[in-house]
Amino acid sequence: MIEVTDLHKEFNGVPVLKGISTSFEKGKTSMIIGQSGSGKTVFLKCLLGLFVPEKGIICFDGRKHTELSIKQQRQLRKEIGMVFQGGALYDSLTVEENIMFPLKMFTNNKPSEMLHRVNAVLKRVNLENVNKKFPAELSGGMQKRVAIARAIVMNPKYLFCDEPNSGLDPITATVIDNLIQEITKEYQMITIINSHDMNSVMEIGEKIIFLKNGIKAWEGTNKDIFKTENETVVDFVYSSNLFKKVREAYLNETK
Ligand SMILES: Nc1ncnc2c1ncn2[C@@H]1O[C@H](COP(=O)(O)OP(=O)(O)OP(=O)(O)O)[C@@H](O)[C@H]1O
Repeated sequence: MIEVTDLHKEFNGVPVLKGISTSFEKGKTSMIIGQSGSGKTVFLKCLLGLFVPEKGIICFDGRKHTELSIKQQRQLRKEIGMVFQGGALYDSLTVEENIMFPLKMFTNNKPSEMLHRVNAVLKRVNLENVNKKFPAELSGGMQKRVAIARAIVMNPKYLFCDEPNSGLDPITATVIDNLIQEITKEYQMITIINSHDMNSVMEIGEKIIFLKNGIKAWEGTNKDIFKTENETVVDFVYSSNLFKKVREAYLNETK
């Protein structure tokens, strides 16, 4: 479990995260939602160790981030897979080299072992025969799969994804969502996804955290979100007519 307690982060005296407390469970896809600028990326970067919070505790399966030695921090970093916004693949490296990158950096595995692992994760994300291709030769959805394959190549305990669906058509976005959820269950990872995509939230948001101006304004599941009367959540999530209608239909069905 990842437990976050009273997390505060500010930049040049301007508070961005204002005392967030929550927790994330193994085998579940949790989603952070909220308007642009609400603090989602900063929150994820605090968890990743890229930003140091001014106050608060982040505890990874009993390991408090404030109490870890440099060696333990490095170990923890190895246990986190990250899918960056836009994929963040290295354009000048092939698919195989991109996915092998963390293995070369963090392990002393033999090249044949590394290649075996690369092929295994490529197969898992349903990509084959693309080892020697460069990212620019792949579609957006394929690039996202490569980014996911790279994120899971070290067999992580924790998977963080920043807008994994950005730039994808709705069908490909759903395929990527389902892939992330399946892998989360299979590897029993703690998966946290920043998202703007309400389809994803409804589809795979086993836990949803709604941030507003750096405060946790609401927390619940994708079932709860249909029923909530919380005005800020309703205004944000149901700003589109389509989702309003879906919600009305759901509420009528469950009356
Ligand atoms: N390195 C930084 N230095 C100063 N301010 C920052 C830094 N990173 C983020 N911020 C500020 O923190 C606030 C929250 O930003 P953040 O990127 O977390 O928002 P977000 O919810 O992820 O938005 P989006 O949905 O647009 O990605 C913004 O006001 C942003 O300007």
